[in-house]
Amino acid sequence: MNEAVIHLHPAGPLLALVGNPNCGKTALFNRLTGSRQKVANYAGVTVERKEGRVQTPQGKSLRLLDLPGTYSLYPRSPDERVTCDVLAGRAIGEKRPDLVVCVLDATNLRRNLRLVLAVQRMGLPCVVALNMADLAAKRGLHIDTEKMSRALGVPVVRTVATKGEGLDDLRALLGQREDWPAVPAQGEPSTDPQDQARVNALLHELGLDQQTPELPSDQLDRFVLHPVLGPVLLAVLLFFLFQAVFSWAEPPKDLIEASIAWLGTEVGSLMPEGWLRSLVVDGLIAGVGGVLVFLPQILILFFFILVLEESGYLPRAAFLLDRIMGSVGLSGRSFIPLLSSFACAIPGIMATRSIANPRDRLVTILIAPMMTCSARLPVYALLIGAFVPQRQLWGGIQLQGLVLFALYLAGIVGAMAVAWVLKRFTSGQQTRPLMMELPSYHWPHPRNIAIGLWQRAVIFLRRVGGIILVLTLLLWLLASFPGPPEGATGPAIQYSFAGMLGRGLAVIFEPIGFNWQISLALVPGLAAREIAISALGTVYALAATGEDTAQALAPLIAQSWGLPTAFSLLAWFVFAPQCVATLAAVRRETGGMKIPLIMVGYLFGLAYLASYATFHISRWILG
Ligand SMILES: Nc1nc2c(ncn2[C@@H]2O[C@H](COP(=O)(O)OP(=O)(O)OP(=O)(O)O)[C@@H](O)[C@H]2O)c(=O)[nH]1
Ligand SMILES: [Mg+2]
Repeated sequence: MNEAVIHLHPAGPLLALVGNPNCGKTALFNRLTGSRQKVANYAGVTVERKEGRVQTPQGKSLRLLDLPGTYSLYPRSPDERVTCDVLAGRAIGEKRPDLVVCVLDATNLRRNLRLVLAVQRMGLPCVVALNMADLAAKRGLHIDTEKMSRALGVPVVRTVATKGEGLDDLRALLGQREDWPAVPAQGEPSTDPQDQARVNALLHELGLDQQTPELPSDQLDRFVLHPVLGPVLLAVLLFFLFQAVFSWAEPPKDLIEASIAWLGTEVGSLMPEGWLRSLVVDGLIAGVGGVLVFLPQILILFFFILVLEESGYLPRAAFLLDRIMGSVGLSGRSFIPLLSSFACAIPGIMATRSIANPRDRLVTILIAPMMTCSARLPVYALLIGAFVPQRQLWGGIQLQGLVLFALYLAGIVGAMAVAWVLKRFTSGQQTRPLMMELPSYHWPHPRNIAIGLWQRAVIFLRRVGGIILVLTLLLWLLASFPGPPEGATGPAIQYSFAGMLGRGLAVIFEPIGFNWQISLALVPGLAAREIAISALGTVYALAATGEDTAQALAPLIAQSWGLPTAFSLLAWFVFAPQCVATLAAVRRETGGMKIPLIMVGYLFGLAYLASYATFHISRWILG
């Protein structure tokens, strides 16, 4: 079919999904539009509006918006404001929605229904998707959708977003514009108590106003949220996670390592001696291959994060840590953004939009980069693999996993300390007690976990094949030219641009124990932390003479660095703001250069201090 007209402004009706946090809007959106937006079992996952298209059985294609969840239409945090602005028609470049799809969590109608009334009061026509119908049925709640539809004066469709139930009915309803309810008259502005009274009357009419029985989730929570057992469980879970990152990854890691080494030797023997061989073997295979080795460890880490996210455990962890966070002046609200930062600081910084208090939000943004993002994992894993012996401690605990755990902990403790200091120097209202909802537990869907892991693998491989590849090749270029002068004795890299740059930087980094190779690797590492590894791989491959070029990086650095240098570099990576993309995100979120500059300054300062102390203390201890 040929498109004769190009629409600059998307025509046709605009639909918006609106509902309380965690009621399944994004799950529904993904099903309806075929998108893959993030779904997780806690409130505040979606913080931006996302757009997609729904195909209706009538053959129409409608625009659909997924919005952040909100409890009311009086916004309290930046993410809720997004939703309110869209509904009021205040969003820039967007018309007011023609139809609101109110998504309700059928297990909590008392709270969810209020939003339907609020939407109607804004004069927006709406239809209701009664989602989580499976959970409601499991709890013995029988909801008469006909009756509910009559009482509300709008169509009601029963849905189970995770299984796709009821979606055909919903699609059919959306495609039938004649069936959309008329724009409700904007009556007297009613008050919240009035709305609540109406909701209560409605629930009574539907026979749903009796007490709900205690749920399995509540029983489990008596253990999970127990003041003593709860934190113990959390510690055990995290501990197990870091152990697994090392012990489970061993076989696939060895396999990838061996394949890369084999490839290096094969390709090296096939190609004639010369710059092209050096580019492929020293630049491409030694550099980029060195990063690829860490894919299994990244996937194991994300496997755990995804399972925790889907199960509904995360907000409980936030609840448990609320007291600790409170003592440094942060609310439990900061927990989810900080936790997301373990994947990458950028989504973490975006997730701070769900924090209502501006001061808390700023402090959370400032400390988010100290949470150990997944780009640091390869660096840690390389250094631990090279320097920490594979020893079993008591109870089968692996020393390597323990060190990794300590590094993650160092970032967290550092972040809490900074938050505490910032609290003393900034004024702000008292942090309010955490009002966070605890969703019911779900079994994680294997399919969702698989999709999540796949997405992570793609992100990592894109980085490896994109920015890491490009910068590694650039470094190879700088490290290979200009060639050595006549009669030179040392490896060629010493006379190259990179060699000069590295030696210049080494002046700054010598006091913290870095040699010129490390100093040089830190420069491209600013673009993405893992590049430090590929850069070291390339630099060492080029600096090596003769036979040992195809050697793996870990034993090479184990031979040439002292333990204090390795520890110092680890400390550097805990704190240093080695990521330009994060700074760009901070600039976007805070609307200026001031905060990113403060962040770079204090993090570099902290990194230098930490490395300096680590280097000298460990040198002193090790004699
Ligand atoms: N059992 C069941 N689970 C569901 C259903 N719909 C969504 N879920 C799960 O509920 C959780 C929340 O889903 P999301 O789609 O992220 O919720 P949301 O409304 O977009 O949440 P926010 O973006 O935080 O406002 C996820 O764990 C989903 O897998 C459903 O109909 N039945
Ligand atoms: Mg969502």
